[in-house]
Amino acid sequence: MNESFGSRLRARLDEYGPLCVGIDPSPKLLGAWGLDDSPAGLERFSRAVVEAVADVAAVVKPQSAFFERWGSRGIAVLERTIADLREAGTLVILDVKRGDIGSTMAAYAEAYLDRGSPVAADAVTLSPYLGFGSLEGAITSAVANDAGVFVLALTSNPEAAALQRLVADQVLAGAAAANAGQSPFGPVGVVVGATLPAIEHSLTGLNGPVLAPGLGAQGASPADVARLFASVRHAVIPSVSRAVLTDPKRVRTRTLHYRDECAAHLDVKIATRH
Ligand SMILES: O=c1ccn([C@@H]2O[C@H](COP(=O)(O)O)[C@@H](O)[C@H]2O)c(=O)[nH]1
Repeated sequence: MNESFGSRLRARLDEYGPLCVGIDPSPKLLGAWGLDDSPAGLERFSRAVVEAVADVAAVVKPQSAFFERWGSRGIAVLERTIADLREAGTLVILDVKRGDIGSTMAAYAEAYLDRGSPVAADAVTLSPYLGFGSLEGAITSAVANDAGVFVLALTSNPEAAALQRLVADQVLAGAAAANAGQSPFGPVGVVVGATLPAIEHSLTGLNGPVLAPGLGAQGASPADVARLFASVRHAVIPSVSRAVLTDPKRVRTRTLHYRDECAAHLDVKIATRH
C-alpha cells in the first residue's frame, strides 16, 4: 500500500522544516531575472527555482495562474516543473483554487489529483464557495490517489475577511470531519493567511495541515506565523513566494533564511543538515 499524503507530508516537514516555497513566474519577477516573459523564460525561471530549493524546502507551490497565462505552452512548462519537483522528492501543492458543482469537480479532480494525469500534484488548493459538500468527490479522489487538498478558509488578502469569516467555521468543521481519526494528518488541509491580525476560529480540532501564505511580500514575518499558529505549530506550513524569488542569486539563501527563522519561532526541529 502507498503512503498517505498525511504521512508523506509529516515526514517531509520533520526532515526539511515547515516552509513552502512558491513558484510564481510573474512578468515582474521574470524581468528582474533578465528573462523574457515567454514560455522559455518561465521554463528557465522554474527550473532554477526547483534546483535552488528542492532539497531544502519541504513543499513547493507552483501558482498555476502564472503558467496558464501562456496557454498550452505555459501548461507544458507547469507539467515539467511538477515532474522535476516530484522526481526530486519534493511535495508539490498546485495552487489552482478550483471549486465547482460536483460533476465538474470530478473533472478537476481527474486533472489535478489522479496520479495518471500530467498535471497531477501531491495536493491542490480548492475553493469551498459552492458549498463544502461540493468538494466531496475531490476529497475522495485525493484519498484514492494518496494526495491531499487545501481548502480556502481565511485567506491572506484583506478584502476576503468580511465574507470568509461568515463561513470559516463551516469550512473548518468540514475539513475536521473529513480528517477524523486519521494519523498523522488527514488529507484535508486549510488555507489560513499568515497576514491575519488574529485567528478567531479554532484550528485545534482540524487534524490536518494549515497552509499559511502571506510571509514576506504581503507583510507577515516568522514571528507572526508563530504567534498566529501556536496551537497548530507542528501542522502549519508558512508559504513564501516573492520574498525568496526576487534575486536569482539568493533564492536558496533566502529560502534557508525563512525556513530556519520559521522553524526557530515555531520551535520545531529540522532533521536535514542543509
Ligand atoms: O490566501 C492566500 C492563498 C494563496 N495565496 C497565493 O500564495 C502566493 C503568495 O505570494 P507572495 O509573493 O508570497 O505574496 C501567491 O501565489 C498567491 O496567489 C495567497 O497569497 N494567499
